[in-house]
Amino acid sequence: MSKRLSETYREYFPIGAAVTPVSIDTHKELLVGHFSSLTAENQMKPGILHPSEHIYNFEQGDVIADFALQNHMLLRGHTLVWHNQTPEWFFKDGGKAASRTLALKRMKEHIYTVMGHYKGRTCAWDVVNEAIADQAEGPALRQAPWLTAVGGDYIEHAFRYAREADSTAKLFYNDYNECDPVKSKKIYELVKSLLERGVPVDGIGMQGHWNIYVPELDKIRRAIELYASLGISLQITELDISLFRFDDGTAYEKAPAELIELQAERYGRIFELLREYKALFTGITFWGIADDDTWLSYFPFRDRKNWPLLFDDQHRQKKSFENITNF
Ligand SMILES: Oc1ccccc1CN[C@@H]1C=C[C@@H](O)[C@H](O)[C@H]1O
Repeated sequence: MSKRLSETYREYFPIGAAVTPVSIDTHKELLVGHFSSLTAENQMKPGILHPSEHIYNFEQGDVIADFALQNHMLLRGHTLVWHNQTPEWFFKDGGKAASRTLALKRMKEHIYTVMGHYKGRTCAWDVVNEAIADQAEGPALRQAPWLTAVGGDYIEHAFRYAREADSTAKLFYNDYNECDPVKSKKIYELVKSLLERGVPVDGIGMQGHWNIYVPELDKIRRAIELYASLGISLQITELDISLFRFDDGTAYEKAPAELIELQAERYGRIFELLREYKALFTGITFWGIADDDTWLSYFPFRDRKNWPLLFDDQHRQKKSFENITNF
Protein backbone atom coordinates (compact mmCIF):
# COMPACT_ATOMS: atom_id res chain seq x y z
CA MET A 1 0.00 0.00 0.00
CA SER A 2 1.54 3.33 -1.02
CA LYS A 3 1.91 5.99 1.64
CA ARG A 4 -1.05 8.19 2.45
CA LEU A 5 -0.04 11.84 2.72
CA SER A 6 -2.36 12.81 5.58
CA GLU A 7 -1.49 9.62 7.51
CA THR A 8 2.23 10.34 7.12
CA TYR A 9 1.62 13.83 8.55
CA ARG A 10 -0.87 12.78 11.23
CA GLU A 11 1.59 13.77 13.99
CA TYR A 12 2.48 17.03 12.25
CA PHE A 13 -0.50 18.92 10.77
CA PRO A 14 -3.60 18.32 8.63
CA ILE A 15 -2.89 18.26 4.89
CA GLY A 16 -5.53 19.95 2.76
CA ALA A 17 -6.43 20.75 -0.83
CA ALA A 18 -8.45 23.42 -2.60
CA VAL A 19 -11.37 21.80 -4.43
CA THR A 20 -14.38 22.54 -6.62
CA PRO A 21 -17.70 20.67 -6.98
CA VAL A 22 -16.14 19.06 -10.08
CA SER A 23 -12.77 18.09 -8.62
CA ILE A 24 -14.29 16.38 -5.56
CA ASP A 25 -15.65 13.95 -8.15
CA THR A 26 -12.85 13.79 -10.73
CA HIS A 27 -10.11 13.63 -8.06
CA LYS A 28 -12.07 11.77 -5.36
CA GLU A 29 -9.59 8.89 -5.04
CA LEU A 30 -6.66 11.23 -4.40
CA LEU A 31 -8.69 13.41 -2.02
CA VAL A 32 -10.01 10.60 0.14
CA GLY A 33 -6.67 8.79 0.03
CA HIS A 34 -4.32 11.63 0.85
CA PHE A 35 -6.06 14.73 2.26
CA SER A 36 -7.80 15.52 5.56
CA SER A 37 -8.90 19.14 4.96
CA LEU A 38 -10.68 20.99 2.17
CA THR A 39 -10.93 24.60 1.03
CA ALA A 40 -13.44 25.71 -1.62
CA GLU A 41 -11.29 27.23 -4.36
CA ASN A 42 -14.03 29.72 -5.35
CA GLN A 43 -17.41 28.54 -4.05
CA MET A 44 -17.29 30.30 -0.66
CA LYS A 45 -16.16 33.67 -1.98
CA PRO A 46 -18.59 36.61 -2.00
CA GLY A 47 -18.91 36.56 -5.80
CA ILE A 48 -20.53 33.12 -5.79
CA LEU A 49 -22.16 33.09 -2.34
CA HIS A 50 -23.74 36.56 -2.40
CA PRO A 51 -24.21 37.82 -5.97
CA SER A 52 -26.73 40.49 -5.01
CA GLU A 53 -27.84 42.05 -1.74
CA HIS A 54 -30.79 39.75 -1.04
CA ILE A 55 -29.58 36.61 -2.84
CA TYR A 56 -27.33 33.91 -1.31
CA ASN A 57 -26.21 30.88 -3.32
CA PHE A 58 -24.96 28.21 -0.93
CA GLU A 59 -25.54 25.24 -3.24
CA GLN A 60 -21.97 24.92 -4.59
CA GLY A 61 -20.34 25.56 -1.23
CA ASP A 62 -22.69 23.03 0.36
CA VAL A 63 -21.58 20.31 -2.08
CA ILE A 64 -18.02 20.79 -0.84
CA ALA A 65 -19.05 21.09 2.82
CA ASP A 66 -21.14 17.91 2.54
CA PHE A 67 -18.23 16.04 0.95
CA ALA A 68 -15.93 17.13 3.78
CA LEU A 69 -18.49 16.00 6.39
CA GLN A 70 -19.11 12.64 4.68
CA ASN A 71 -15.37 11.99 4.47
CA HIS A 72 -14.49 13.24 7.98
CA MET A 73 -12.39 16.09 6.63
CA LEU A 74 -11.82 19.56 8.05
CA LEU A 75 -13.18 22.51 6.08
CA ARG A 76 -11.46 25.92 5.79
CA GLY A 77 -13.68 28.85 4.81
CA HIS A 78 -12.19 31.06 2.07
CA THR A 79 -12.82 34.06 2.05
CA LEU A 80 -15.07 36.75 3.52
CA VAL A 81 -13.48 40.19 2.90
CA TRP A 82 -11.28 40.59 -0.18
CA HIS A 83 -10.67 43.08 -3.00
CA ASN A 84 -11.29 40.38 -5.65
CA GLN A 85 -14.31 38.24 -6.59
CA THR A 86 -16.57 40.55 -4.56
CA PRO A 87 -19.62 42.04 -6.35
CA GLU A 88 -19.81 45.79 -6.81
CA TRP A 89 -23.25 46.01 -5.17
CA PHE A 90 -21.57 45.85 -1.73
CA PHE A 91 -20.17 49.32 -2.37
CA LYS A 92 -23.02 51.05 -4.21
CA ASP A 93 -26.13 52.87 -3.04
CA GLY A 94 -28.26 53.73 -6.05
CA GLY A 95 -26.11 55.83 -8.34
CA LYS A 96 -23.60 56.80 -5.68
CA ALA A 97 -21.03 55.17 -3.43
CA ALA A 98 -22.36 53.40 -0.34
CA SER A 99 -21.71 55.23 2.92
CA ARG A 100 -19.37 53.80 5.55
CA THR A 101 -22.40 52.89 7.67
CA LEU A 102 -24.11 51.05 4.80
CA ALA A 103 -20.90 49.25 3.76
CA LEU A 104 -20.30 48.07 7.34
CA LYS A 105 -23.92 46.94 7.62
CA ARG A 106 -23.50 44.85 4.47
CA MET A 107 -20.15 43.45 5.61
CA LYS A 108 -21.67 42.43 8.95
CA GLU A 109 -24.69 40.86 7.29
CA HIS A 110 -22.51 38.93 4.83
CA ILE A 111 -20.20 37.61 7.53
CA TYR A 112 -23.03 36.73 9.94
CA THR A 113 -25.04 34.94 7.23
CA VAL A 114 -22.16 33.02 5.63
CA MET A 115 -20.42 32.01 8.87
CA GLY A 116 -23.80 31.23 10.40
CA HIS A 117 -24.61 28.93 7.48
CA TYR A 118 -21.36 26.96 7.85
CA LYS A 119 -21.05 27.21 11.64
CA GLY A 120 -19.95 23.92 13.18
CA ARG A 121 -18.62 22.68 9.83
CA THR A 122 -15.73 25.13 9.29
CA CYS A 123 -12.64 24.90 11.51
CA ALA A 124 -11.16 28.17 10.18
CA TRP A 125 -11.96 31.16 7.98
CA ASP A 126 -9.74 33.44 5.93
CA VAL A 127 -11.63 36.45 7.26
CA VAL A 128 -9.57 39.03 5.33
CA ASN A 129 -7.53 38.13 2.24
CA GLU A 130 -4.63 40.17 0.75
CA ALA A 131 -5.17 43.55 2.44
CA ILE A 132 -1.47 44.49 2.32
CA ALA A 133 -0.04 46.33 -0.69
CA ASP A 134 2.76 44.66 -2.67
CA GLN A 135 4.55 47.96 -3.33
CA ALA A 136 7.44 48.56 -0.93
CA GLU A 137 6.76 52.32 -0.94
CA GLY A 138 3.47 54.00 -0.10
CA PRO A 139 0.60 53.02 2.21
CA ALA A 140 0.71 49.61 3.92
CA LEU A 141 -2.85 48.75 2.87
CA ARG A 142 -3.57 48.06 -0.79
CA GLN A 143 -6.20 50.17 -2.48
CA ALA A 144 -9.41 48.09 -2.17
CA PRO A 145 -13.19 48.68 -2.36
CA TRP A 146 -13.61 47.88 1.35
CA LEU A 147 -10.86 50.38 2.22
CA THR A 148 -12.51 53.07 0.09
CA ALA A 149 -16.00 52.40 1.47
CA VAL A 150 -15.21 51.85 5.15
CA GLY A 151 -11.73 53.19 5.83
CA GLY A 152 -8.61 51.61 7.35
CA ASP A 153 -10.55 49.94 10.18
CA TYR A 154 -12.44 47.63 7.77
CA ILE A 155 -10.10 44.79 8.74
CA GLU A 156 -10.78 45.19 12.46
CA HIS A 157 -14.54 45.23 11.85
CA ALA A 158 -14.32 42.08 9.70
CA PHE A 159 -12.58 40.11 12.44
CA ARG A 160 -14.89 41.37 15.20
CA TYR A 161 -17.99 40.47 13.14
CA ALA A 162 -16.47 37.05 12.39
CA ARG A 163 -15.87 36.26 16.05
CA GLU A 164 -19.42 37.34 16.89
CA ALA A 165 -20.78 35.17 14.07
CA ASP A 166 -18.92 31.96 14.98
CA SER A 167 -16.88 31.74 18.19
CA THR A 168 -15.69 28.22 17.28
CA ALA A 169 -13.86 28.93 14.00
CA LYS A 170 -10.21 30.04 13.96
CA LEU A 171 -9.93 33.44 12.28
CA PHE A 172 -7.05 34.00 9.83
CA TYR A 173 -5.50 36.91 8.04
CA ASN A 174 -4.36 35.43 4.67
CA ASP A 175 -1.87 36.85 2.15
CA TYR A 176 0.60 36.03 -0.66
CA ASN A 177 4.24 37.08 -1.17
CA GLU A 178 4.17 36.59 2.57
CA CYS A 179 7.91 35.73 2.78
CA ASP A 180 9.09 38.89 1.05
CA PRO A 181 11.11 40.75 3.74
CA VAL A 182 9.31 44.09 3.16
CA LYS A 183 5.78 42.71 2.78
CA SER A 184 6.16 40.27 5.69
CA LYS A 185 7.05 43.20 7.96
CA LYS A 186 3.88 45.01 6.87
CA ILE A 187 1.76 41.89 7.46
CA TYR A 188 3.40 41.51 10.87
CA GLU A 189 2.75 45.16 11.79
CA LEU A 190 -0.89 44.91 10.68
CA VAL A 191 -1.62 41.78 12.72
CA LYS A 192 0.39 43.09 15.71
CA SER A 193 -1.67 46.29 15.72
CA LEU A 194 -4.91 44.28 15.50
CA LEU A 195 -3.89 42.04 18.40
CA GLU A 196 -2.83 45.05 20.49
CA ARG A 197 -6.34 46.46 20.01
CA GLY A 198 -7.90 43.19 21.16
CA VAL A 199 -9.05 42.27 17.65
CA PRO A 200 -9.66 38.48 17.55
CA VAL A 201 -7.06 37.20 15.04
CA ASP A 202 -6.15 33.54 15.66
CA GLY A 203 -3.64 33.02 12.88
CA ILE A 204 -1.81 34.11 9.77
CA GLY A 205 -2.38 32.26 6.50
CA MET A 206 0.84 32.17 4.47
CA GLN A 207 -0.57 31.40 1.02
CA GLY A 208 2.62 29.72 -0.20
CA HIS A 209 2.30 30.40 -3.92
CA TRP A 210 6.01 29.70 -4.40
CA ASN A 211 8.17 28.43 -7.27
CA ILE A 212 11.21 26.23 -7.73
CA TYR A 213 13.52 29.27 -7.32
CA VAL A 214 11.99 31.60 -4.68
CA PRO A 215 11.37 32.36 -1.89
CA GLU A 216 14.67 31.04 -0.59
CA LEU A 217 14.43 28.76 2.45
CA ASP A 218 15.95 31.36 4.77
CA LYS A 219 13.27 33.86 3.73
CA ILE A 220 10.55 31.30 4.49
CA ARG A 221 12.20 30.57 7.84
CA ARG A 222 12.46 34.28 8.73
CA ALA A 223 8.80 34.87 7.85
CA ILE A 224 7.69 31.88 9.95
CA GLU A 225 9.71 33.13 12.91
CA LEU A 226 8.45 36.70 12.50
CA TYR A 227 4.77 35.72 12.37
CA ALA A 228 5.18 33.14 15.15
CA SER A 229 6.58 35.87 17.43
CA LEU A 230 3.02 37.23 17.59
CA GLY A 231 1.98 34.11 19.49
CA ILE A 232 -0.68 33.07 16.97
CA SER A 233 -0.94 29.94 14.82
CA LEU A 234 0.27 29.65 11.25
CA GLN A 235 -1.04 27.80 8.22
CA ILE A 236 0.22 27.42 4.68
CA THR A 237 -3.14 27.95 2.99
CA GLU A 238 -2.57 27.79 -0.80
CA LEU A 239 0.66 25.89 -1.44
CA ASP A 240 1.87 25.25 -4.96
CA ILE A 241 5.40 25.28 -6.38
CA SER A 242 5.37 26.64 -9.91
CA LEU A 243 7.99 25.53 -12.44
CA PHE A 244 8.33 29.21 -13.48
CA ARG A 245 9.30 32.48 -11.88
CA PHE A 246 6.17 34.66 -11.49
CA ASP A 247 6.60 36.81 -14.63
CA ASP A 248 8.35 34.16 -16.79
CA GLY A 249 6.10 33.41 -19.74
CA THR A 250 8.06 30.35 -20.90
CA ALA A 251 5.79 27.54 -22.03
CA TYR A 252 6.36 23.80 -22.47
CA GLU A 253 4.21 21.01 -23.89
CA LYS A 254 5.54 18.60 -21.28
CA ALA A 255 7.16 19.33 -17.93
CA PRO A 256 10.95 19.34 -18.43
CA ALA A 257 12.48 16.49 -16.41
CA GLU A 258 15.16 18.74 -14.93
CA LEU A 259 12.54 21.18 -13.59
CA ILE A 260 10.51 18.34 -12.10
CA GLU A 261 13.70 17.19 -10.39
CA LEU A 262 14.33 20.71 -9.05
CA GLN A 263 10.73 20.86 -7.85
CA ALA A 264 11.08 17.56 -5.98
CA GLU A 265 14.22 18.83 -4.26
CA ARG A 266 12.39 22.06 -3.36
CA TYR A 267 9.33 20.29 -1.95
CA GLY A 268 11.61 18.06 0.10
CA ARG A 269 13.48 20.99 1.63
CA ILE A 270 10.32 23.00 2.28
CA PHE A 271 8.56 20.16 4.07
CA GLU A 272 11.72 19.49 6.09
CA LEU A 273 11.39 23.11 7.28
CA LEU A 274 7.65 22.86 7.93
CA ARG A 275 8.15 19.69 9.98
CA GLU A 276 10.78 21.53 12.02
CA TYR A 277 8.12 24.13 12.88
CA LYS A 278 5.26 21.65 13.32
CA ALA A 279 4.37 23.16 16.70
CA LEU A 280 3.46 26.42 14.97
CA PHE A 281 1.45 25.06 12.03
CA THR A 282 -2.19 23.96 12.28
CA GLY A 283 -2.55 23.08 8.60
CA ILE A 284 -0.86 22.88 5.23
CA THR A 285 -3.22 23.19 2.26
CA PHE A 286 -2.30 22.77 -1.40
CA TRP A 287 -4.04 25.01 -3.92
CA GLY A 288 -5.32 22.14 -6.02
CA ILE A 289 -5.02 18.36 -6.01
CA ALA A 290 -3.05 17.29 -9.11
CA ASP A 291 -1.33 19.00 -12.05
CA ASP A 292 -4.44 18.63 -14.25
CA ASP A 293 -6.28 20.79 -11.69
CA THR A 294 -4.24 23.93 -11.05
CA TRP A 295 -5.10 27.62 -11.37
CA LEU A 296 -1.46 28.20 -12.38
CA SER A 297 -2.21 26.85 -15.87
CA TYR A 298 -4.32 30.01 -16.26
CA PHE A 299 -2.49 32.58 -14.07
CA PRO A 300 -0.51 34.73 -14.57
CA PHE A 301 -0.59 33.56 -18.21
CA ARG A 302 -3.79 32.24 -19.79
CA ASP A 303 -3.47 28.62 -21.04
CA ARG A 304 0.20 28.22 -20.12
CA LYS A 305 0.49 24.73 -18.66
CA ASN A 306 2.06 24.41 -15.22
CA TRP A 307 2.85 21.39 -13.03
CA PRO A 308 2.99 22.75 -9.43
CA LEU A 309 1.53 19.94 -7.30
CA LEU A 310 2.41 16.49 -5.91
CA PHE A 311 0.43 14.40 -8.38
CA ASP A 312 0.86 14.55 -12.17
CA ASP A 313 -1.76 14.99 -14.90
CA GLN A 314 -2.58 11.30 -14.67
CA HIS A 315 -2.90 11.52 -10.84
CA ARG A 316 0.35 9.56 -10.34
CA GLN A 317 2.65 10.36 -7.41
CA LYS A 318 5.57 12.58 -8.52
CA LYS A 319 9.08 12.58 -7.09
CA SER A 320 7.90 15.56 -4.99
CA PHE A 321 5.38 13.30 -3.26
CA GLU A 322 8.11 10.75 -2.49
CA ASN A 323 10.46 13.44 -1.18
CA ILE A 324 7.94 14.76 1.35
CA THR A 325 6.71 11.35 2.53
CA ASN A 326 10.04 9.50 2.86
CA PHE A 327 11.69 11.09 5.89
O1 LIG B 1 -0.39 34.48 -5.98
C1 LIG B 1 -1.04 35.62 -6.30
C2 LIG B 1 -0.45 36.58 -7.13
C3 LIG B 1 -1.16 37.70 -7.46
C4 LIG B 1 -2.43 37.88 -6.98
C5 LIG B 1 -3.01 36.93 -6.16
C6 LIG B 1 -2.32 35.80 -5.81
C7 LIG B 1 -2.90 34.72 -4.96
N1 LIG B 1 -4.29 34.86 -4.66
C8 LIG B 1 -4.95 33.60 -4.39
C9 LIG B 1 -4.92 32.79 -5.63
C10 LIG B 1 -5.98 32.23 -6.17
C11 LIG B 1 -7.34 32.48 -5.63
O2 LIG B 1 -8.23 31.41 -5.95
C12 LIG B 1 -7.26 32.66 -4.12
O3 LIG B 1 -8.56 32.91 -3.59
C13 LIG B 1 -6.34 33.82 -3.78
O4 LIG B 1 -6.25 33.92 -2.36
